[in-house]
Order: sequence, then structure tokens, then C-alpha cells
Amino acid sequence: MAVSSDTQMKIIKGDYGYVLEDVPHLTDYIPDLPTYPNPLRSNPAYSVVKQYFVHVDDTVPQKIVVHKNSPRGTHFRRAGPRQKVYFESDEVHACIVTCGGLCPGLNTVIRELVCGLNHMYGVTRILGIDGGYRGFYSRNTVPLTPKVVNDIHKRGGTILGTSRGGHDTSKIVDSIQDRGINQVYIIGGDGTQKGAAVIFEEIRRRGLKVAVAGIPKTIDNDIPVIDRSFGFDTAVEEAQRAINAAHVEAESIENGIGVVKLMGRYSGFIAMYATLGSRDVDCCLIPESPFYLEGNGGLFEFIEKRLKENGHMVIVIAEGVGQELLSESLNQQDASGNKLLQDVGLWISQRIKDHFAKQQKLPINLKYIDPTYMIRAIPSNASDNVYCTLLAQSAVHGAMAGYTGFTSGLVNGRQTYIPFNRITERQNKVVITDRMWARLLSSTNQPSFLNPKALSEAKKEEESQTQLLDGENSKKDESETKEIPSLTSSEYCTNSFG
Ligand SMILES: Nc1ncnc2c1ncn2[C@@H]1O[C@H](COP(=O)(O)OP(=O)(O)O)[C@@H](O)[C@H]1O
Ligand SMILES: O=P(O)(O)OC[C@H]1O[C@](O)(COP(=O)(O)O)[C@@H](O)[C@@H]1O
Ligand SMILES: [Mg+2]
Repeated sequence: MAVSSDTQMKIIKGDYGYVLEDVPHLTDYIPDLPTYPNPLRSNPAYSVVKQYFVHVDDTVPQKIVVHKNSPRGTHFRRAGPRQKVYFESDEVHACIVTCGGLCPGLNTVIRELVCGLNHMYGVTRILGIDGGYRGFYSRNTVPLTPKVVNDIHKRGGTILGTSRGGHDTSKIVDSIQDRGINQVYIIGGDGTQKGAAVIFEEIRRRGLKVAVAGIPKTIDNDIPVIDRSFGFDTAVEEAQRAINAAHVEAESIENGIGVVKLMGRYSGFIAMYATLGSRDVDCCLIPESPFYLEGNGGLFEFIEKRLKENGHMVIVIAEGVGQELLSESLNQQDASGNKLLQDVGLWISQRIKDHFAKQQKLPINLKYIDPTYMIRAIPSNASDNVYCTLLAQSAVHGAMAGYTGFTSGLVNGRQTYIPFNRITERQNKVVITDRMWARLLSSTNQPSFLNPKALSEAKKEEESQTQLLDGENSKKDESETKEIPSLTSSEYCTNSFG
């Protein structure tokens, strides 16, 4: 096996095109670290499990749809408990931080990190960092015990608080070093994971025995590689309530139009899945598929047609769509550098009203519903709770086993450790030349808003992105299409150790 490693990538190559995109380990830069038997060996709850520890060579393929002659392709290290650990229980001093926007399930992840560390590994010193990255150097810390976190999964938000901006790498690592913290659990989205990657690099540069583990959070589902993000299922479910309300309102009045805005700054996954889940939606607009209002094949023409056919309609719109159409673009950023968005729901509602008022042919009744923050602030549902548990426990097993610089993530239904750079190198987006978007178009029968030229450009862009990722000739990587697998309870059981 050929091994190559730089500060970013640790690539291990095997036979038949096998590639392991491995994660760093503390022993990469601190040689001769002592190891200890995993305390789970004598844990009555776990010792009945037949295949108790994960084999050191277990890896998970990124691509599961293959052809007879396909190379074995990219793999990630399988998550789960190892026979040997690199920390003694009473040596561990862990901390947990939550950063970025809210997402259902944050409290569940915090709870399961604390309970996993304590119940599985006997760790008692766990600190919550207050208010995101800046909390490392400007806020208080909160001691966390299983008792403190017992009920928090029933609440939305994060008990630790969160923030945008304020990432000062050296102040954060100084604080980690000064407090004697040796395991850092960082829950957050793409920005947060970029921050985690630079914290890890600085820790490695200083030669500290500190494991850095990320848990990916994004309500928008815009993190690549992983099957889906926690809280997404809950968000899609909660969005149904708004869509139902819009449908009831629209249906009850002549030429009723219900417009619902959902989150999705750059990726329209919530809008797409909420639409597919509802079956009451006539038109779904997402940032990946630009649309236009006027003329042949435009939105106004479609609205008129649908109102004449059905007497009412529901439009679901992702918040990031059509920003370029709004007259004054904000051109402002939040503290983390994310683009601040205009309220496209309000804008589109007004444009529709103006258009039909001017026409004087079809008097419409439009109701605009914006449930975005209500969706983001709820607690996670049962399925997301189980998922959060697996992510948190996997992160704990990984850090105890000495892995570092990784994100805990579900790949093809298995828990894995993914190097930070794979999580941060690009955003996950709806591929509009894919079958899922085709399913949506066929279920709503809305216009694609794409002329043949735009369609061929979208295809070309998708192919070049795939080549970049696979190093293969335009072979579409199925795992990148984000056809989200519905995890059955038996899969959750068999995967309980990843
Ligand atoms: N490129 C980056 N390098 C270091 N820290 C970053 C980077 N991008 C974002 N961050 C930090 O990560 C945190 C969360 O980022 P943000 O984009 O707001 O949310 P999310 O992680 O959910 O995408 C913020 O504290 C921000 O300062
Ligand atoms: O008002 P805030 O907190 O800045 O959040 C708004 C944004 O947060 C999001 O939920 C995404 O947040 P993250 O980038 O933190 O994952 C977007 O959908 C939305 O545009
Ligand atoms: Mg983000």
C-alpha cells in the first residue's frame, strides 16, 4: 500500500483502484503515545454485542453503485470503538462548542456527546463553550454532566448558545492549551468545519495531544459527502405544516395562491423534499434552478394556467432563489462572511400581485407564509435524535481512539470519519440534471425554466465537477446525488457502532 500524507490529505492506495482518504491520528505527529484497553470491554451494555470493536482496516466506500470493471474508488475510515484507546478516562478533559445558525438536533448531539463520554468512557470533565467560537476566549464555560443534559434534547436551539464570526485561531488554541483541554468537539456547518480545520492545524503545529472532532450541522443539507445532515428530516417534516396551511388558505378562496418560503441559502434541498413530501405543491423554486417571471415559459404564465385548471395553487420557494432578480441586491455579509439575503418570498408575492392586478383578467388572493425560523428552532424528531446519537457516539469513539482532524458523518448508511477538507472543499447542491429534480418536475408539472442551452451548460458543469471529484471520466458519482436513503430501524440497529 502506498501512503502519502501532507498537512491536508492522508491518502492510502490499495489494489484495484482502492483509495482511502484517511483522517489524521495523534501519532502522526506525537510518536510513542501510550495506549490503553478500551473500557467498553467491561461495559455490560456493550459486551453482548457480537462484533464489538471495529476492525482497524474497516472502511466504507463513497460510491456504492459500481460496474463490473469499476475501480474500487474512494473510501472513508469506518467509525466506531477501537480495541485500544489513546486516552485514559481520568486524563480526558473535553469541550463542546456549537457555531453558526440553529438546527434541530443541536441539543441532542450535545447530550449524546456528554452521555457517550461519561457512560462509555467514564469521562467526567466536560466543558460547554458558551456562544460559539468567540466563547473560547471571551465568554464563560459551562460544566456538563449527564444530569445537566438529561432533558435538553426536548428543547430546540442549543443550550450552549451560538454565534457567527469571531474565529480567532490562536486565541482559541491558546484557550484550549491554557485550560488543559485535550478533546474538542465542534458542532457546526461548512464555516464551522473550516474553522475546525484551522484549529486542528494549529494544534498539530504546536504538537499538542488534543483530538479535534467535527459534527456536521446544516439545516440546508449543504454539506457534501454525507448522506444527509441531522435536523434535515425534522425540517422537511415541519415544513409540511406551513405547506398544508398555504394549501388550505389557497383552496378556500377563488384563485387562491399560497406562497411558502423555506430555508436554503445556496441549496434547495428543504424546498425540494418538502415539495416531494407534500404533493400539494404546484411549483418549487430553488437557487440551483434559475427562473424568470415574464413571457413564454415564465412563472406568471404558469400561475395563470394552473389557476385556470385548478382554481388555486401553492408555490414553495427557497430563500436563496432569485436574489439576482431583486432590484437592490443587499451586497452585505454576516459576521461569518455569508451573503445576507433579501426576502425573496415577499418580493415574489408582490410581483405576482402586481402582475395580476395590472392584467385585470384574473383577480387573485395571495397569502405569503414565512415559517423559516419557526422550523429551525424546533427540537429534532425521533429519527433525527437517533441519527444525532450515532454521530455523537462515533465522534467520541474516534477521539478516544486518537483520531483527530475529522468530521463524523454518515456515508451510504454507515458512520465514518471524513477528513475536514472533503467536507469544506465545496457545497452540496441539488443537481438539477439528476433524477430527484426530474421527479419533482414530473410531480408538480412546473416549467423547468431551462432553455436547451442552459440545460446543456448545467450538464457540462455537473460533469466537470464529477471529474474533479473522481478523477474519472464523467462517471456520475451516485453518492453525490443526495438521493437521501431512508434509514430503516433495522439499519440503525445494525449500524449502531457505525
Ligand atoms: N474560512 C473560515 N475559517 C475559519 N473560521 C470560519 C471560516 N468560515 C466560518 N468560520 C467560523 O465558523 C463559525 C460559523 O460559521 P457560519 O458560516 O456562520 O456557520 P456554519 O458553520 O453553520 O456554516 C463562525 O464563528 C465563523 O467565524
Ligand atoms: O439569520 P441567521 O442566523 O443568519 O441565519 C440565516 C441562515 O441560516 C441558515 O439556516 C443556514 O445557516 P448555517 O450556514 O449556519 O448552516 C440559512 O438557511 C439561513 O439563510
Ligand atoms: Mg454555512
